[in-house]
Amino acid sequence: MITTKRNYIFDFDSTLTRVEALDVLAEITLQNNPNKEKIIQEIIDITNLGIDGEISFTESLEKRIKLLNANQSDLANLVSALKKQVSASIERNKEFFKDFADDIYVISCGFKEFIDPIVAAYNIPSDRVFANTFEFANDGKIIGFDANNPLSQHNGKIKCLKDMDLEGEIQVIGDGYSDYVTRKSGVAHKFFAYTENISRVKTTENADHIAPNLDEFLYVNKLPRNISYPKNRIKILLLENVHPDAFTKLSTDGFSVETVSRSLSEDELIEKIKDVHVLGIRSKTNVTQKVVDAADKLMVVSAFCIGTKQIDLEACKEKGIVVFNAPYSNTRSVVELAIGEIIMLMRSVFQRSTEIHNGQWNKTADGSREVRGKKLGIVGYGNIGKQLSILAEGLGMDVYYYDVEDTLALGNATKVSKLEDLLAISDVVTLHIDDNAANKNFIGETEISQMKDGAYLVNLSRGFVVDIKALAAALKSGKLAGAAVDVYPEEPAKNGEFLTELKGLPNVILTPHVGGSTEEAQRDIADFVPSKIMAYINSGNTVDAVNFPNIRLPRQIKSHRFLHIHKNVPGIMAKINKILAKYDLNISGQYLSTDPKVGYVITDLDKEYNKEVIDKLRKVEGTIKFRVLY
Ligand SMILES: NC(=O)C1=CN([C@@H]2O[C@H](COP(=O)(O)OP(=O)(O)OC[C@H]3O[C@@H](n4cnc5c(N)ncnc54)[C@H](O)[C@@H]3O)[C@@H](O)[C@H]2O)C=CC1
Ligand SMILES: O=C(O)CCC(=O)C(=O)O
Repeated sequence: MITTKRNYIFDFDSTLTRVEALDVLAEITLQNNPNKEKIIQEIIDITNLGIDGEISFTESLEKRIKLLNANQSDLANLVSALKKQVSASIERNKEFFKDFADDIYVISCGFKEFIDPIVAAYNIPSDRVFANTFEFANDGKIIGFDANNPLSQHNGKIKCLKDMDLEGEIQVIGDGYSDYVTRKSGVAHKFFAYTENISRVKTTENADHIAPNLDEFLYVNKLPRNISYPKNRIKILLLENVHPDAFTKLSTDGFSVETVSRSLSEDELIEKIKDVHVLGIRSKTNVTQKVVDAADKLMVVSAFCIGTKQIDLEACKEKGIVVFNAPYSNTRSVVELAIGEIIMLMRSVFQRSTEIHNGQWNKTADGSREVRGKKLGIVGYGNIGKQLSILAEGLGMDVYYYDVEDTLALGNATKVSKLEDLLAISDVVTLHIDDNAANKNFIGETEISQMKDGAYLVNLSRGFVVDIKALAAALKSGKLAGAAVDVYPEEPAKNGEFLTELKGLPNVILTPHVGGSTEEAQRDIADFVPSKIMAYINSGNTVDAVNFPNIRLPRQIKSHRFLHIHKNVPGIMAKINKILAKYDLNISGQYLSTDPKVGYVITDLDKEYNKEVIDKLRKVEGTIKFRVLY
């Protein structure tokens, strides 16, 4: 097999470093100048005009050097500032610069005085750096540049590359005009638009390939890299108006994130899910068996809420898809709304308010009562139920609760062992049971008839838990004095028209499933859930997964990590370990967690091993998913 020699030509400013060096120099030289901001903006504008090819490069350089008013003595400060500004993915792939030193050059329209010391740390010696040089006055002032250097002229990189007369393929990696014209002119064979620090439309339009970081460049070229898979290749789809912090957090970590403000229907999701690695939803998107069947790349489904009923957890598990949720982030928000609604209902506040809106003054104490001393019946004494119990007691209510599980009573709350007993004594019944299907029509005609006459019902759990027809009838007949409902058997996918049988009934508070919709809760969810996603994708941790064996892994230090998800069938671990033994791997740790259906085994090993083992592990019968992390 004949392998062509490749030459990798790196631009410096905004590619190897995150910044334009002359902009940084301006910050240094102009720090005490009262017109600093104005001059810096002028320099940035001139730089951009040059990069985009709007003015000649020589002209841009002359103008900037004049405005800079710099001295040789400023260069040491510039170099130490630039050392801290090396692009993140360049820094993490230092080994590439060492291992491929013979193939790497820097060609820059910047200056060797600051480029040489930065790239020396990346194994690139001065004779492989092609750049301009400054001209100094006797007092050290920078007064110009070497006008004979082709790199001080328009299209200088083309000339420079021609003069170098390199053998083999030439790949140019850069962020601006001077880089992509090398490809256009034919002197370079491939141009990679490097967008880690800045993405310019003209540059990306003229690229053979867009590289959001060096990982992508190395991946495309099948070169060794410090990260197993470029994160920009991992697609995350966030539906249902998930808080923007989630987008920021995940895209800052390097993932490609798309957001859609509404939920998607099953058909829409089936179409969209094909390329998606991580799906983020709230309560309105159903991840059905059919969706899972179509989701060949899907690794994670994350519910940016508490409930996970909308997700086929078993189907996900059987396909090796890990599901996370946010079990506590909106708990307090639901509790505060419940408390507020209980008070509003018992004071008929919405009725009084509606009357005034309709131009009617109706000052009355009839049917208006304090909550103090009243009996609150909490059904479902979980996270929300317990927190509500504490706050309600603080308001002076007598708290009773009913739960199928034997849970500890907080404060002075009293456990009631039969639902009908709780219904019979409560002035207000509030529902906080979970979203499992068995809870359908949990409160129907019979249960309502067991409630006290004139009691109130609050439902902030799930719509299907209450038989809406029976509730409407009880409100109309006066059996119940009022209700607060946040959740409905059928909820629309997006904001717009919505009709319910409860519409127009007096003393009924209707809200559009906003129990958990507070800024605090959504922000907290947007922090919590992405952390779980990142912990799984970046290191394999499944702590807090709702459908998967939970495993907390130690940090992966200078090792490769094999993550093997398989059907939990007899003998499979023996097969995996037989292969690991056959390839004589230097294993530093192995972690296993199983449930009746799947097993999840993680093996940490020394970086040097026969890569054939990967294929062998992938082919073990019963393997669901396998990946390597480093
Ligand atoms: N309206 C909204 O925006 C929000 C609604 N929710 C709903 O609130 C529900 C409760 O949330 P958490 O307290 O965090 O859940 P949780 O899982 O901590 O508590 C649920 C409790 O209900 C109990 N339970 C389940 N079925 C029962 C039954 N038939 N009879 C008696 N007890 C039963 C369980 O044993 C558990 O203790 C969620 O599942 C979700 O459906 C949650 C957050 C926001
Ligand atoms: O606000 C949401 O997205 C749904 C809230 C909810 O019902 C939940 O967290 O289970």
